[in-house]
Amino acid sequence: MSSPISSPVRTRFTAAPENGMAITARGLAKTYGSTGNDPKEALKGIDLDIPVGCVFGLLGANGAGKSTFINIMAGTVVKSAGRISIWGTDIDDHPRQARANIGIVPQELNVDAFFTPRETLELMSGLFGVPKSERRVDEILDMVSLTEQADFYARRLSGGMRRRLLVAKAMVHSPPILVLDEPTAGVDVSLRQRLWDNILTLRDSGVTVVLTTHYLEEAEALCDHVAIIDKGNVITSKPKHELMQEANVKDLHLTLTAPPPDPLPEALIGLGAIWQDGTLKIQFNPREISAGAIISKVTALGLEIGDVSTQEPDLEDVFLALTS
Ligand SMILES: Nc1ncnc2c1ncn2[C@@H]1O[C@H](COP(=O)(O)OP(=O)(O)OP(=O)(O)O)[C@@H](O)[C@H]1O
Repeated sequence: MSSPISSPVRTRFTAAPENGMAITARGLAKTYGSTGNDPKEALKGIDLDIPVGCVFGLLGANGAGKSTFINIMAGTVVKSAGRISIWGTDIDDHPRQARANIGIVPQELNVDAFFTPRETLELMSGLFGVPKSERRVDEILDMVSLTEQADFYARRLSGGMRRRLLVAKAMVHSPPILVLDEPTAGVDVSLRQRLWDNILTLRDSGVTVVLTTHYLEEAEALCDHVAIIDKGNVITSKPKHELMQEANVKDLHLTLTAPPPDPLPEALIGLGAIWQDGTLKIQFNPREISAGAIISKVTALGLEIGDVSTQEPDLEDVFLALTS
């Protein structure tokens, strides 16, 4: 459970920062074990701007530095250099207010088994100093679809319900920013969909949602803006649609009326074609060659095309292209 906040901090949304950024990091660095023999640079002086009101995906392979970034904001890891401002409050200047501006949902399902969701939220509200008249326990339970289970002991809740309870706990003090660390790790497909719906509802109610995820499909479905962290550096941070447009890779699938020669003619190998599952598959960069030009080359070899389909790149293609 989070540590109590002994004197009041603002617990209502204050106006969004003038620069339109919910979180701003400049030159943020963290080196673990800097005094030992084997220091580990987890964050190498990153700059990152997280716009107000979006679902922001922080993507990266294991060990990229995502949790370090979150833990610096949570106050559980001390940065080595740089600055970070949360909803306009610098964490060095006003650490308690900066932390009150954010709700962090951890990865582990650590709920208090002997409290009901309602009791848990009342308790958390008290710890954050939210006056009784301003508490939003029922509203939050409803937002995370736990109204029916409000008075169940938490030990009776399923994994997905526990995760939603953690989201609710992080919201009791009405932070304008919610950070979710791997929100759907280990949950089944139908629960994942419900959690995604909850996240979008939160975004639509004005909360800025930052999430880390390993599931590129999840980032593709949910995020308005995506940053990719690799080995402690931010290698890109863009609105998702811009990132996808820059991917410069498309797949062309051609069904042929008869199999091509085996091995494939040099002209097809030169195009990067492979024959797989009865389909000629060619990945190409639309800025370098058009699908029409590829089709002309294939028919010039005397191959007859029965069907044609093209596929846009997905986030996985983009991620692999940028991090490999
Ligand atoms: N307390 C620590 N002491 C030493 N090294 C650490 C510590 N915590 C993290 N690291 C190292 O820092 C790097 C970044 O770790 P971090 O946990 O931030 O990555 P991550 O992107 O969150 O990975 P994951 O997706 O696995 O959670 C890794 O190489 C990790 O081994």
